[in-house]
Amino acid sequence: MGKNSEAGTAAVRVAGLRVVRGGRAIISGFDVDVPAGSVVGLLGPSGSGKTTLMRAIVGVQDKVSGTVEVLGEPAGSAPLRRRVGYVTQDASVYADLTVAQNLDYFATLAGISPRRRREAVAGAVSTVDLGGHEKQRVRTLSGGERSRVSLAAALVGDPELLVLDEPTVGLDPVLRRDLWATFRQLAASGKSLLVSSHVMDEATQCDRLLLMREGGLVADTTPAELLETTGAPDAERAFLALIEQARSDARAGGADPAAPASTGAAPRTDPAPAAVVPEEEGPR
Ligand SMILES: Nc1ncnc2c1ncn2[C@@H]1O[C@H](COP(=O)(O)OP(=O)(O)OP(=O)(O)O)[C@@H](O)[C@H]1O
Repeated sequence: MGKNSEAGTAAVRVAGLRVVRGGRAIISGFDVDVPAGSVVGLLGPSGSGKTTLMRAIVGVQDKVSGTVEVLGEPAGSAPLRRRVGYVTQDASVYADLTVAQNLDYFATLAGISPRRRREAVAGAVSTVDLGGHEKQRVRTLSGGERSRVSLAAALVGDPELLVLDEPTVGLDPVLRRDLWATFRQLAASGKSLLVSSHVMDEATQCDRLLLMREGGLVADTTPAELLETTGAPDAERAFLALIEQARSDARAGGADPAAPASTGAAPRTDPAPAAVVPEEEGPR
């Protein structure tokens, strides 16, 4: 089993990805690499396919074809269960259990030995800054606290890849800043993070940015490149400029909405890995 935690290698390789939902191709001809040991931001208008891409990467999406390789293994395969943490937009913890009980449960699922579990739970609580809430039932927590319990549940197994779907929604600016500092620390310790967001100032904290529109990749770039190539004064206006450009390219005809724009976009040059995720009818 290949472990791809060194910087410079790909934590995720996606090639020729196509995903059908509700009888419609939501993602079509999508190619991208997520480098290991970095924070990659996944940005795009509502409905552009960010969650669908993340679901394909963690292996819970059906009707997926093409190649999705995660940490050297086919997406969703058994060896990845403990190596990938996924936080959805919906609360994924048990409301009638306390914070500590939830985390203990997720630590057990992650295969952490009873001897190490207490330490793992304490570490996750501290990472998301929920000290003092350990014995509180999740149903009595605030919305922001609840979403941090979900994040802690994903962290408690110490996964190599974290896939986080809009983890900062509903958090105040101080918590958002602290959470992004945590993401940076996790990447510095060798973890790979794919984080979707609507908040453009968060984009500047990423090592790389993937901009999606209508199920295609508009740009695979860095925050600095994004500003430089668009000439925009901030990430929000740069993003809008790229989306507008992609729209007018599509209107002009002939443009493949799934093809990255030349502005800061890095086309893939490496050969596609061999693992192929077959189309499936049910969630894995
Ligand atoms: N089960 C489904 N059946 C049919 N269409 C679906 C289904 N799930 C998602 N879609 C459609 O797929 C598209 C992409 O949805 P997705 O949730 O991936 O977008 P997103 O970029 O994550 O959006 P948001 O930022 O609003 O969360 C949307 O047009 C959505 O309506």
